[in-house]
Amino acid sequence: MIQISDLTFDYTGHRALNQLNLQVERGSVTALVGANGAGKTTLMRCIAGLETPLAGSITVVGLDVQEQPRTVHRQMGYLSDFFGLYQELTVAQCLEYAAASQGLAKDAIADAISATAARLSLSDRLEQKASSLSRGLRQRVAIGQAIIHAPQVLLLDEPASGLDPEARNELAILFRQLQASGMTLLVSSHILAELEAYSSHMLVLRDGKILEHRALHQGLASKALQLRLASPNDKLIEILSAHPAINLSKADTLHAEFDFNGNSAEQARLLAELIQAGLAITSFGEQNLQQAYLRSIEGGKS
Ligand SMILES: Nc1ncnc2c1ncn2[C@@H]1O[C@H](COP(=O)(O)OP(=O)(O)OP(=O)(O)O)[C@@H](O)[C@H]1O
Repeated sequence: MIQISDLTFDYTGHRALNQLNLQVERGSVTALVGANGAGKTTLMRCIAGLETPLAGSITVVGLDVQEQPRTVHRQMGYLSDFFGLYQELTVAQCLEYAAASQGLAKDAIADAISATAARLSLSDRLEQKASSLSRGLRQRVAIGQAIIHAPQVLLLDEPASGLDPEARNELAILFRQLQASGMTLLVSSHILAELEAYSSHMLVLRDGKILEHRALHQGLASKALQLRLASPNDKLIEILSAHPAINLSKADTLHAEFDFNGNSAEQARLLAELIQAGLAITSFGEQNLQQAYLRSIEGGKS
């Protein structure tokens, strides 16, 4: 759905993206993560055709972003990290403006507005001015503007920043619905617990390079697991290291993170074996996104 080859982008005196190669699958939701300045916004702006790379190519739905930006924009929605709404417009006018600028036919605009408003639970706000909306509602209107033309790809830069937990949860539900409708999403955020609620893939950037890009929780042959004990046990590392299906990545006497080669039934058997071996396990399961991210970052340090 998105294909990037040898992408390099320079700001004056600073290389923000360095020879990136990437393929984003159709229908996936990719969590774009990385420290401040890693290059997330720059990557999104390049995919959206808002920046001209020094080198490399980006295709979206098979179209070259540099060569056919307008055609690509018909298939793409983009929410910038610092978006603005026209304060004096009503919600309906904001959506109408976005629909018209995306080239929707005049007779299709009214239907697009009501469908988008319904999708975002904004139907009862259509006559309200943007200036009178709460941050969460403004965010919804901005997302509505980005999806009014039913794009195949949606890029969202920090969509949940500044939102309260309830509004974030509503966004997570919305993103899952958009994915279920066949949309491909690329979402950046620093709040990993929130990305975890809806992401299928994790893409870690560091200093303008891809540190890791992989599927999350999807019946992988090798799973990243973690366990925690009720109290320290000197034998933990020894027991785990001796297991043929375990590749230990991090451990002390209380906690361990490791790759396990096996399916869910084998994972259940592993847990039984470890308890049998005398380990008082209080937590056992797949690593969450935060743990996977930290592990990726630690692994990438040199
Ligand atoms: N307009 C600009 N001119 C010069 N350098 C820039 C400009 N915009 C960004 N940079 C630099 O490029 C690098 C990548 O910035 P970018 O905004 O893409 O990172 P980011 O991962 O989105 O960061 P954050 O999480 O803080 O939003 C940073 O070192 C940043 O300082």
